[in-house]
Amino acid sequence: MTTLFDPVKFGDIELANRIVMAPLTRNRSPKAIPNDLNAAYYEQRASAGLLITEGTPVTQQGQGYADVPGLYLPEAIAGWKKVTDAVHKKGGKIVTQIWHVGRVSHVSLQPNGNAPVAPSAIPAGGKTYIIDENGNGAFAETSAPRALEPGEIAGVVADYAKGARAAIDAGFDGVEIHGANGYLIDQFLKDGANQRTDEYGGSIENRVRFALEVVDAVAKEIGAGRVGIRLSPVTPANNITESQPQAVFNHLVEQLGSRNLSFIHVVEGATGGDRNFTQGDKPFDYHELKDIYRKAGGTGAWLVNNGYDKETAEQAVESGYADAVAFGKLFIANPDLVERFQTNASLNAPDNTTFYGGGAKGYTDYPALEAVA
Ligand SMILES: C=C(C(=O)O)c1ccccc1
Repeated sequence: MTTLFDPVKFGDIELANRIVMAPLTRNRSPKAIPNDLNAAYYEQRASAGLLITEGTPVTQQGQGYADVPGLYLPEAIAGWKKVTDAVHKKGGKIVTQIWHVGRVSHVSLQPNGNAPVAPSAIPAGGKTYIIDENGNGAFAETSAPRALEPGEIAGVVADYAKGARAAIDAGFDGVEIHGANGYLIDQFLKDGANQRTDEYGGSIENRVRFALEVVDAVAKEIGAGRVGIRLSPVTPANNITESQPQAVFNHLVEQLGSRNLSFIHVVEGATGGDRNFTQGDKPFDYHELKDIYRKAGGTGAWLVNNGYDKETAEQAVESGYADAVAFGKLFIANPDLVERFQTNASLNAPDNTTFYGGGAKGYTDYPALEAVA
């Protein structure tokens, strides 16, 4: 019987166990450059089967929050090298989540103070995190986006491929394409944000086109066996909505089935919230989604996330439904989560007042077991 502690292959990436660190934005990379503190944070968690870094914008246009690390400055690549070297020295495996926020941004973060871009000129609403004129972190309403011109889309697709190449140059074992949580790819997928009338909008086939073009460009650049994608069929994150999520995502994974990807990462329910949250006219069937992917020839690992604990994660893997499980908050507070699961040790509780921004407090100061012994 397969357990969480058995090795598993994510395409070309071999994991020592099936306990994955989920991507977690922490806003601790001023000027979008990864730093020594970031390296220490990921190194502490290197015993995970796989680390997926926080979202990493592929361009400044794709940046939506202050102090998140990017992949578009030479200094950032050097900074990420510190991270990947530190993790690899501990025998860990790490991929970065390549990201374009689309409409979830603010003009102060955009090149030349431009409007953010999106499939359609429909504001996200909600707030983002910026550095104000006094140099202080502050929350601000997201800025109204403009619709991408048809002639611009190929360039944005190419930006993801360039970001993936930069990730490999920085020493990552691969990338996760951020296709979830109401960001650009999710905005194209879902009818609440995509009301285009060209080949990227309207029908489900048209609305998945951008996601597939990004997947194909990234896979061509670095090899499909090093490419995963994160999806969140029914999340309400960033006010994203879809009237027929099952139909959209069944079609998407059916198309992904022939692309030999490393892994498919699925957020079940509302990201960081209610696992039973759903959109559309019926509860979302995640087992159906996986079955369609496999029937379409999909061999990528099936990675599940959102609200799992050790017991439910063990059930998901032992049943054969999931190949691995991603943990967010538990990895924030427990750098040695794998050992704690293996030894049934108690778990540190995460402090949500230090999730975003700041320094070592609530970031690299959570104690490991040996520190407590
Ligand atoms: C990258 C994020 C996501 O995927 O939701 C994110 C961004 C800001 C805060 C929390 C999470």
